[in-house]
Formats: sequence, structure tokens, C-alpha cells
Amino acid sequence: MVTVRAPATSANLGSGYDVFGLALGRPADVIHVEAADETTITVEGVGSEYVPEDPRDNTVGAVADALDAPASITIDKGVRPSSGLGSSAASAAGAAVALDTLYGLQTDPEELVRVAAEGEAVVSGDAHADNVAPAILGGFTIVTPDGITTLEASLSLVACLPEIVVSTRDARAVVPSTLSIDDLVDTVGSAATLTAGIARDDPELVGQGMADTVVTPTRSALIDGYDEVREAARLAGATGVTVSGAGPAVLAVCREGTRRAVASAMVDAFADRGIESRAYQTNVGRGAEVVTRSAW
Ligand SMILES: Nc1ncnc2c1ncn2[C@@H]1O[C@H](COP(=O)(O)OP(=O)(O)O)[C@@H](O)[C@H]1O
Ligand SMILES: N[C@@H](CCOP(=O)(O)O)C(=O)O
Repeated sequence: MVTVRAPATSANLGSGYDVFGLALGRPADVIHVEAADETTITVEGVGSEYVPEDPRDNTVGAVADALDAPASITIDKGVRPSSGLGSSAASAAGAAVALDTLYGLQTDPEELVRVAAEGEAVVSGDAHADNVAPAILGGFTIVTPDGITTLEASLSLVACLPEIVVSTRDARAVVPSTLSIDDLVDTVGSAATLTAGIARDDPELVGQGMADTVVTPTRSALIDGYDEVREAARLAGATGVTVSGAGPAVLAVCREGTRRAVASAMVDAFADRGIESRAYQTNVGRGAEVVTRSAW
């Protein structure tokens, strides 16, 4: 049996739609795999009642197929489904690393990212890799058709998850299909600023570079209370606040020493709208890792 811990991730970071991703220190899924003649899936943990166990509908089933690595797989969900925290990706990434280890495949890590992205296609309709890349490689990742660039990053973060469900498939449908040259210029400027901020461990630059006038306004409209939560986080010390992935989680990058205040300001602002939420105080995390391995 092989057991892997695979982290939640936050994709887009505002200006990097389908390109930027960050591994989070927590929460995480835990995936157990045992060799078997055919793939079976059992799901436990947070929101497990919303996750299909049929391998054709679970991201993990697509990964086992792509690696030709049938197994008895148990997913212990720590990342709530439909959260905007890469829940489906955490399972896919964890399964890719676990099955690769179980069968000694020694697949190249970038190839494992492509395999895990096949799992994402099962749930969102697109094999977008901006969650599975950081979930496997850790840190901050830039995914383009030419490959993946990874940067180590050190940021103090809050990911606040309200009791709202937003499906990634639905949230992809509201993204505009064209943009003006002004929006293009703004987006390139933001994305470049954000990348420089990551390279310099500078939360002010990262926060500034999260600005986005194209995708985020359409997604934030799906999150009741978003504007108030964003304002509350900024007043409490966040340098940048945006929709995490497709939402409904909201990600805040915090100035040194403000993370606790930002977390409680965000929870209070959702509560003022009558919405319960949970704020994860976290940082940039590592990629999926094998935690136990036994020979039976
Ligand atoms: N292993 C899995 N973990 C979580 N969700 C899964 C998994 N396999 C399939 N799903 C489905 O994917 C959807 C959640 O994925 P998605 O909308 O991308 O949310 P998230 O932003 O949390 O990844 C749900 O409909 C869920 O049933
Ligand atoms: N780039 C994707 C990311 C979706 O992230 P998730 O955590 O909501 O699955 C998108 O924005 O659609």
C-alpha cells in the first residue's frame, strides 16, 4: 500500500487565469492505493457524499486509466469539493503520485502533471493543469503549452471558504471569450508584477499583481458577499484578495503579522451576510508526497 498527501491549491491568483497556481500548506487530501486487477474507489472525509465513487466520474479513475495502473483506491477528502481550492485536483495529483510509486513507473513529474490534468477534464470539461501542477510540484507554478515553470515562494495566506458551492464547470462558462486591448495590457502588467513579487518574496507586489479586470469580476458575482469580504481583508492587512480558482473560496495575501486578523475579518464579513465560512491560515506548500509505503 502507498499513501500520499496531496495539497489544496489556489489557481489563477487573479491575473493568471489557467496559468498561475500555488500549492497551499493546508488543507490536503490523503490517497491510499493498493494493487488490484481493476480500479475501485472509496471516498471518505469532507464532502465525500458529493464525490462519485464510479471511476468513470472521479478524477482519480481517469488517472488510473491514463497510467494503466489499476488499484483499489481510498480517497480521504480534506479539501471540500467545489471549493475553488483544487479539490478534484488534489485527488488527481495524489493518485498520480501514489500509483506511480506503487507500480515503480518513475514517470517524469511534468508528465504526471499531464496525466493528473486528464482527471480535471472529467469534472470541468477542460484538462486545465493550473491546480494539478502545484499539487504535484509544489510552490508557485506557471503552466503554458510549452511547459511548466516552478518558483519557490514564501507568502502568508488566508483561504476563506464559505458554505456556498460553485462548480468549476459553471464558473468556466461565465468567463468572457474576448477581451479589449486595454484589458490585455492591464492583465499582462498584473501577471508580470505578480511573478516579480513571487521571485522577490514581496507580498506588496504580489497583491498588486493579483488585479484582474477580465475573469475575476464575472466569477466574484457568483459569491455572495465577495466585495465586503475583500474590503474587510484589505482593511485587516491583506495586500491582495481574489477569487481562489473558480470560487467560492477567497484567497488573501497578507502582510507580515496580519494573517490572524485577516482570517477573522473575512469570516466576520461572510457572517454579516448570514454565510458560514472557514478560514485556513496557511502559506505556500509542498507538492504531493508519499507519507507511507508498505510491501504487502
Ligand atoms: N476525487 C474528487 N475529489 C473532489 N471532487 C471530485 C472528485 N472526482 C470528481 N469530483 C467532482 O468534481 C466536482 C468538484 O470539482 P470542482 O468543481 O473542480 O471543484 P474544486 O474547485 O473544489 O476542484 C464535484 O462535482 C465532484 O463530485
Ligand atoms: N483555472 C481554473 C481553476 C479552477 O480551480 P478550482 O479550484 O475551482 O477547480 C478556472 O479558473 O476555471
